[in-house]
Amino acid sequence: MPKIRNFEKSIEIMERSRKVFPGGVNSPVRSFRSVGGSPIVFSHGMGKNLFDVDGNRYVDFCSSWGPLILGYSHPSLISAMQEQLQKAVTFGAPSDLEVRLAEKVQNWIPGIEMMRFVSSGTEATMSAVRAARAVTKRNKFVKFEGCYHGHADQFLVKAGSGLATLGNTSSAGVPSGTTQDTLTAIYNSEESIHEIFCQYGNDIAAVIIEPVAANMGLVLPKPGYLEFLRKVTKENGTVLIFDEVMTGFRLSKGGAASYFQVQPDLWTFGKIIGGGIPAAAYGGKKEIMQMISPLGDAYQAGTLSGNPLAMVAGYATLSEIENQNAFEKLESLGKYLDSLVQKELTPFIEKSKVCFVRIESFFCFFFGTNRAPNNFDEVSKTDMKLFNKVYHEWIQNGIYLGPSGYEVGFLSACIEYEDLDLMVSIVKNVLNTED
Ligand SMILES: Cc1ncc(COP(=O)(O)O)c(C=O)c1O
Ligand SMILES: NCC(=O)CCC(=O)O
Repeated sequence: MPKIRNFEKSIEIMERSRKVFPGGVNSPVRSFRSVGGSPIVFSHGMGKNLFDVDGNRYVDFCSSWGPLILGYSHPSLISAMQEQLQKAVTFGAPSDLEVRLAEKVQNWIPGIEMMRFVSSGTEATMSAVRAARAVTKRNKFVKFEGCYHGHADQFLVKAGSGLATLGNTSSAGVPSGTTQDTLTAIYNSEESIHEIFCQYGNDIAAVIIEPVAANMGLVLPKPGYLEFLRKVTKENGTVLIFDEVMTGFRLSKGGAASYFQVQPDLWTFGKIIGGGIPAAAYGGKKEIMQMISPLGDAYQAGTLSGNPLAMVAGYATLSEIENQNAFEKLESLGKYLDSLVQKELTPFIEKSKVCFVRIESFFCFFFGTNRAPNNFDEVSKTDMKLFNKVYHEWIQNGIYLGPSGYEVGFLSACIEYEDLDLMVSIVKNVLNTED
């Protein structure tokens, strides 16, 4: 495949960017450290397409890391936001817009008896653990190796996403005191949970999990694993938190809880809930949410929480998902992608060169294996060098995904079948040249 793309302007902007931002970026996963090369600087998006400052076009499978389930610049989002822009972008006071969106969330996920809006997934998970600690009067909590719950100090232990990419699963600048109550379990391991609960059961306030792990590539929960966690947490008076920042409003209308029919005590949401404008939320059982200030003593606040622009973008996104029956379209794209992989990549799967994992509109190619990884350790043994090679061929041929083998691909409702043909054909070509 000839390399014909010109990235001159992207490179020039990144040179300036490196002088003002650490690593030239405002979030480490954007830095291309993992795949090598220089980040692409984008100018605009339209539907399924992204355009960079050099005029290159890409079909977008990054979805801004999840929020853009309808693709870029959906007309109903634009008109809802334009109308709101004329009225107010922030009040710092209650508005009907936040009540309307919360009621819609409750309608989709009835277990959310009470909730609160915040501005990022990080705030949502941090606040959910605080609520769990307040209601149980316990300090410790369990997270899973390779799961990412944002960048609050207490979560930066064996985390996924950019921490996995950069080869350090924990962070400098985090005092040991703030992580001494963080216990880490192995994803999909019952034994590891048993061990932790044997030792600390009475002290564990919460177990927080990505019910589908999408920050170490894509790792699915083993059948029965979430049910197992539900049982253990119930027996120990521990709050079960599903971090649905990724899976919320994407895995199904009711997210992962409804998809797997396992009800946590608390949920966290982000990404889709704000339609691409910063918003996130946490919520669940009333008895726990009543611990939050001003009803209870657990303090949690935010100047821009329930931001009107984000509230209308979130509402328009959820409404449009319903209007265009987006889940049906996404499932049909997903099934087509499965069949393509089967048709085009079977010889390579048989030779353990590649493994494809998909659930609804999340997908991931792992290289150097034909077994879907069950945990972080298994993911880190896959061939990330080969991923990087495929990644750059995707870029050269106009396919954009998050720049790391530890991230996932997202289907949006405006992707077309031919885009999937192109993506898989590039994987096949690279594997052929490796053969
Ligand atoms: C599962 C999960 N939880 C929490 C977060 C943190 O969200 P944010 O980046 O909005 O702080 C992310 C996002 O990366 C995530 O994937
Ligand atoms: N999977 C990783 C993310 O979604 C986070 C994006 C970011 O931190 O920029």
